[in-house]
Amino acid sequence: MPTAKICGLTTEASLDAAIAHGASHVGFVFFPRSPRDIDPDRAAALIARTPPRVAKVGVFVDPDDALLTRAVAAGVDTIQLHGSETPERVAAVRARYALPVWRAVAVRTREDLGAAAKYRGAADLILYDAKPPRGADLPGGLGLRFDWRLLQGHVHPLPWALSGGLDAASVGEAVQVTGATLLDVSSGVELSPGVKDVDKIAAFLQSVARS
Ligand SMILES: O=C(O)c1ccccc1NCC(=O)[C@H](O)[C@H](O)COP(=O)(O)O
Repeated sequence: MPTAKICGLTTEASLDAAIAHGASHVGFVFFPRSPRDIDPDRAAALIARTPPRVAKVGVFVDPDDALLTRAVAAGVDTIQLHGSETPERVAAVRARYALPVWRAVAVRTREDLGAAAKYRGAADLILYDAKPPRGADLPGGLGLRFDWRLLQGHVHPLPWALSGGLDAASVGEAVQVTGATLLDVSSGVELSPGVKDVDKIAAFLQSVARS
């Protein structure tokens, strides 16, 4: 059965809904420009109420080690790098913190998928996400999807997950088209950027469970 990461959580209510409805992963965004940005101290309080079975993913954009260290001290147990981190930087983060590291790969065309192979031996998982439009303020969490058919026949160099514009209505088709076993969502379970909705979280996780 597919599993899901609910990303960009900032409140107890939304975190509790994700846990209660079966999320395998919860995500905390440490990026000041994001409407979902969370301080490591606040994240620590949310992580403290998250059971061990649920992975706590910290999402970062070209972070320095000071921020990573604070987030790991807060309880982040998986590091998602969503900026322009090179394979060398990804490998260094993985070695330094001895935690699983995910690398986001931005996809618009089939050629974009080629970037994933560069992270073999450096990352633990590739997160395919939609490529943001030129000049976008954020590299992720934009509610945009890419053509899922691009993943058909793609030889995945690493374990992988799918994100970008998913919601309760579309996630079943996304699983059917791509065969994804881990689905990541942010905007699709929100009322507005950064404002999560517990009913949308429940509906998304129910759709994933049915897929
Ligand atoms: O969500 C953000 O604000 C964000 C900011 C900077 C880098 C990454 C960010 N999100 C990363 C995620 O893992 C999102 O869940 C993923 O991009 C999908 O988002 P959405 O299309 O909104 O479901």
